[in-house]
Amino acid sequence: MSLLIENFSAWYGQSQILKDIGLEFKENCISAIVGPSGCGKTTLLRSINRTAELDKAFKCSGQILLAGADIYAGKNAAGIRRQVGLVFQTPVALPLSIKENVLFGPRYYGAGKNQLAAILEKCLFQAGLWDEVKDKLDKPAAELSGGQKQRLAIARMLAVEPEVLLLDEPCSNLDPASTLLIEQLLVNLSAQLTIAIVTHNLFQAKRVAQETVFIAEGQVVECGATGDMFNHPHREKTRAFFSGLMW
Ligand SMILES: Nc1ncnc2c1ncn2[C@@H]1O[C@H](COP(=O)(O)OP(=O)(O)OP(=O)(O)O)[C@@H](O)[C@H]1O
Repeated sequence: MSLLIENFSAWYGQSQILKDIGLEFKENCISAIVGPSGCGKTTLLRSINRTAELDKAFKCSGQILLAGADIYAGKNAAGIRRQVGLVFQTPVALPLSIKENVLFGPRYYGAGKNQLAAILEKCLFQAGLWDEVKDKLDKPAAELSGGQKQRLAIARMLAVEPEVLLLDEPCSNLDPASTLLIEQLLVNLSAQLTIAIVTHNLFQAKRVAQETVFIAEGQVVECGATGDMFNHPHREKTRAFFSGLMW
């Protein structure tokens, strides 16, 4: 399901954070979002899954269209959060067993008891974690490593069958081996999902993303195919950012 952002602006109180954003995250594609610290990347992700509005000072204008329907048109923010999963920088494991972390969402949304075992295995398998945890499903998730917890967080998202997966610097606290596992996982998942990943690691953007968007000071400076962006950036600001000369 593709995601189209049109003339989207966002504010926290009087501060405008996002300015007239226009972007498309294509179906079955990984899009990388890069840009200097504080440029609004996280605010953009949180706007797309309607968690930004949990802060009462947040307001926005413009449109974010998921399969053609404006996600802000209806009141159903909870439904949007289910359709658009968000994985955070710091792996978050609920204070529950590995199994109950994955089944938390399906139980909440009323999955039948006879479906739970299949959901558990499928999602842990898709998240590349099944072989590592299948013999300790009832152990506390807190006992997993950081990389395993991040894959568990992805399994938890997958368990509610999202259309879009957003990831906010998901590997910034992980070692290179865990990072590569997550990257491979995202490439596999992109066959069934629309994925956008915020990363400060430009090599990561090159490795996983077909499309890259460069944001600075709340505005899209440039976006396009990742190879073109890195090899032939059109804008001076983009060149400066990629060469490390600016910010
Ligand atoms: N809840 C909030 N209330 C007020 N201002 C906020 C809030 N969240 C973020 N901001 C401000 O919005 C701006 C953009 O922050 P955001 O976290 O979106 O940037 P970012 O590009 O993700 O940064 P980083 O790369 O450092 O994570 C910053 O100036 C930040 O201080």
